[in-house]
Amino acid sequence: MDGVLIKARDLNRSYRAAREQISVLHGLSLELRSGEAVAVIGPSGSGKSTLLNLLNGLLRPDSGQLQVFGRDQSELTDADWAELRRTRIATLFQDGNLIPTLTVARNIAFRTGLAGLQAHEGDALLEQLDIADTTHRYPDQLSGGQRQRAALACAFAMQPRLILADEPTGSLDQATAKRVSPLFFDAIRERNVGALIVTHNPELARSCDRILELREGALHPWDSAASL
Ligand SMILES: Nc1ncnc2c1ncn2[C@@H]1O[C@H](COP(=O)(O)OP(=O)(O)OP(=O)(O)O)[C@@H](O)[C@H]1O
Repeated sequence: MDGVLIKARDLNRSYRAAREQISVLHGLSLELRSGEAVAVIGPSGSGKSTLLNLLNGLLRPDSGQLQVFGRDQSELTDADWAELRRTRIATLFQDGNLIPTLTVARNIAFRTGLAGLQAHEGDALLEQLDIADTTHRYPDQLSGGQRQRAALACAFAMQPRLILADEPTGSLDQATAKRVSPLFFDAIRERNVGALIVTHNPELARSCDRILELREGALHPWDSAASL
């Protein structure tokens, strides 16, 4: 598989609304490797969430080729995709996707258990993320920023091979985002995880190996000389 986690060629995806067909992605190509963090920027409505959901199997492309972990999406059943989301692909949505009826500690245990892991190695990460003293609390007893950091800890606890993140620092103030970003990238690089990160945060985007802009339905290399 030579470290290629995602290979997409000429992907197309549209939505059917009442009487119209909305073409969102057309001719989109992407390659993402292990240990690589790629930022995706693009205006509201350009299709960033649609792209993330194609890559985690919650949506299917209309046409084009998509391989994840060397397997062609056309051969993956819904059960195969569910298994990938349980064990290999962590998606971090803006709202944190924690289970509201479980404490932070139980959320983490649940994710590790789902992934079939015995013990989690998340304690150090919880310390580093400065939320070790919140693990007995429920998500609605946390601030937005704490919730987002807990969701990060959960995502890493399942030891994914691929992280798909939608604004992972969106709820953090500037100082906390500055402190959390390096932890995020250290964890990605130490564990050889591939990450696709949708973000409007210029600092986070610049910390990635590459920046791609989603424009007119496809991904384009961002001109590094241009300001974000
Ligand atoms: N289920 C749906 N039915 C019809 N149109 C949809 C649906 N989901 C998304 N769209 C449309 O597809 C386009 C892309 O939406 P998407 O959510 O992928 O964009 P985005 O770049 O993630 O936006 P934002 O930055 O605002 O979250 C938008 O025009 C949106 O209105």
